[in-house]
Amino acid sequence: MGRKFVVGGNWKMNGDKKQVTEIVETLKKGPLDPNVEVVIGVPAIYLAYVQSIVPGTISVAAQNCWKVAKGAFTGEISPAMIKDIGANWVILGHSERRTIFGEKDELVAEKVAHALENGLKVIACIGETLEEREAGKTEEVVFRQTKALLPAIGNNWANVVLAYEPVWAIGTGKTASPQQAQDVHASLRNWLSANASPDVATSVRIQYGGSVTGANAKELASCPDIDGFLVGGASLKPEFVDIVNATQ
Ligand SMILES: O=C[C@H](O)COP(=O)(O)O
Repeated sequence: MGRKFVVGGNWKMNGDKKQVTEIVETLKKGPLDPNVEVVIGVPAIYLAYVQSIVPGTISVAAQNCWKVAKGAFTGEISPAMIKDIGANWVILGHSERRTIFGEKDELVAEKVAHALENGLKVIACIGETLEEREAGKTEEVVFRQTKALLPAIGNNWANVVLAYEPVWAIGTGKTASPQQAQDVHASLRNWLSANASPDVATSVRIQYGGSVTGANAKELASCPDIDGFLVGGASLKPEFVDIVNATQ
């Protein structure tokens, strides 16, 4: 079976109640390609509200969570809480979490393991910095980040989407060229075939993220190993509809 295209909108720390309502209204009008899975990554404080107003065809994701169910972890939310308000997804290991909040591969893996154990689906983010790319270390970095996830994911790959997001392309307007993105996605699939299993390599969906817009989405979507997008800035705008529909 082919890989279902999956588009995530990562709102990051943006929006207020009025704006998130408007975004949902825009998505409801769409029309959104029914063959595409759509997941919106909502700030924690609006998760329950957005979950209560989205149609069943759109899934809601938290942008982060902690690695245990409950306890003295001021400011954190758990997968159990995310599930409790009806959301089913979490974005983990985003480069902003890794760089600004110092999350290392091991912590990301612990979070992924706990989220999966508690029935959440995970968008797991990986990607190299500009310095790493220029030093020829792109593959080394994304393989290292993915390797850390292997024991955390175990045989739960059906509930994981990988998001390849080169850090130099995030919020910068510098999109990876379709060839650059395709090359990394294809290498990742080869690596997964050898290090996870050929079945995982064939079936796992790999999103591209980094300055995706309504204007560049179609060309990126035409690459054989790009199975969707994780969209930041443009997910707050009506053009997100065009991005969702990029394979039409
Ligand atoms: O999670 C989304 C990525 O960080 C991409 O953000 P961007 O589309 O604003 O470049």
